[in-house]
Amino acid sequence: MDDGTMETAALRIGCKVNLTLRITGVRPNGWHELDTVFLPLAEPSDTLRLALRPGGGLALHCAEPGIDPENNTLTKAYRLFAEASGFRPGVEAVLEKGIPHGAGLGGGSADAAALLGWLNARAPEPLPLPELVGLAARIGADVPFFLYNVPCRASGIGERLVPCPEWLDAAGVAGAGLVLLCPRERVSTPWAYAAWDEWNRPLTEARNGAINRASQKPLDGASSIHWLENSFEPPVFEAFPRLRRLREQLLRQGAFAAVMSGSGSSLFGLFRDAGTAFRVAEGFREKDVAAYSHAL
Ligand SMILES: C[C@](O)(CO)[C@H](O)COP(=O)(O)OP(=O)(O)OC[C@H]1O[C@@H](n2ccc(N)nc2=O)[C@H](O)[C@@H]1O
Ligand SMILES: Nc1ncnc2c1ncn2[C@@H]1O[C@H](COP(=O)(O)OP(=O)(O)OP(=O)(O)O)[C@@H](O)[C@H]1O
Repeated sequence: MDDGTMETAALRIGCKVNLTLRITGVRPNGWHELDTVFLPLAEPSDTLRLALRPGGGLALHCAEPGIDPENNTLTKAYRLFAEASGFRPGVEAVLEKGIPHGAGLGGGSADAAALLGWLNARAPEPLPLPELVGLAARIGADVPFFLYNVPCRASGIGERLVPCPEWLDAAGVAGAGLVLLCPRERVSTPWAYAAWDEWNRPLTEARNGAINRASQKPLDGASSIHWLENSFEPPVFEAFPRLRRLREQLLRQGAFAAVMSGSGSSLFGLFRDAGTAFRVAEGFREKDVAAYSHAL
């Protein structure tokens, strides 16, 4: 802009669910290997208002309790990007949270990826995607996914991503409806991984607790070893029994599959179509649970 006004933007930042999540191993440093399918969802969402200003550095305003405006995923994203690219614009930012944290929805990660993308689009010498993905992985395991923000199969600690737009068809859920439940419970990701370690269950569907009809359908034609499941359910459901009950409610209301997302606490149910999902979400009456419906 050459009229002296500085550019402003309002980014609507969606979240993710892990449609399936299997912990396949533990690295010597204690981090866990995953085989998971990420699905982006438009709601719930955060809003990040950004304005370029003279000078340099990120000035972030965020009223959300539990987020330190001086030390969070956005300040880390800005710092790492500036170190890697040398681009240090003055940025005024206001973060309005709509994605609950500790919900398994990748809220903090999505914000970081959105800022990385916005900075990269304005940098004199944008970083190539592989380098941006490397920066993202240093902010958090879920951040790389949000740089793609399309259905992806992920392995490694979540940084080895393969976009899989055909997956919904292959898994027989294209055209289905998804009901997302966000209870007030908050589950810490580090705690959930430590609980899984303690639980140390062998990875079998029969003992994963995610038995549902969809689990009879292999996720992709290539292999039938990957089922709709979440390895975190047994330890997290034991600590948060209401989450198990919510999953059972979804199945009773007609979901052909119901699974927790990420390390929890949110859960989702798959229904035969968006109209059914909308009606179930609208009719969901449970204290302290927000319900959202999506068309797949
Ligand atoms: C559970 C998932 O959300 C599934 O998508 C992710 O694996 C977690 O991603 P995230 O919330 O961004 O997690 P991070 O903030 O990167 O890591 C939090 C902590 O979780 C543990 N962690 C995380 C990812 C991973 N693959 N193995 C781990 O053991 C580590 O102790 C790490 O210090
Ligand atoms: N931009 C942010 N949004 C939300 N939380 C943030 C943010 N930056 C730092 N945090 C801190 O990170 C913690 C975890 O946030 P959040 O649960 O959203 O992480 P996530 O890994 O992105 O999502 P989840 O682990 O629930 O899938 C929060 O409790 C908060 O203290």
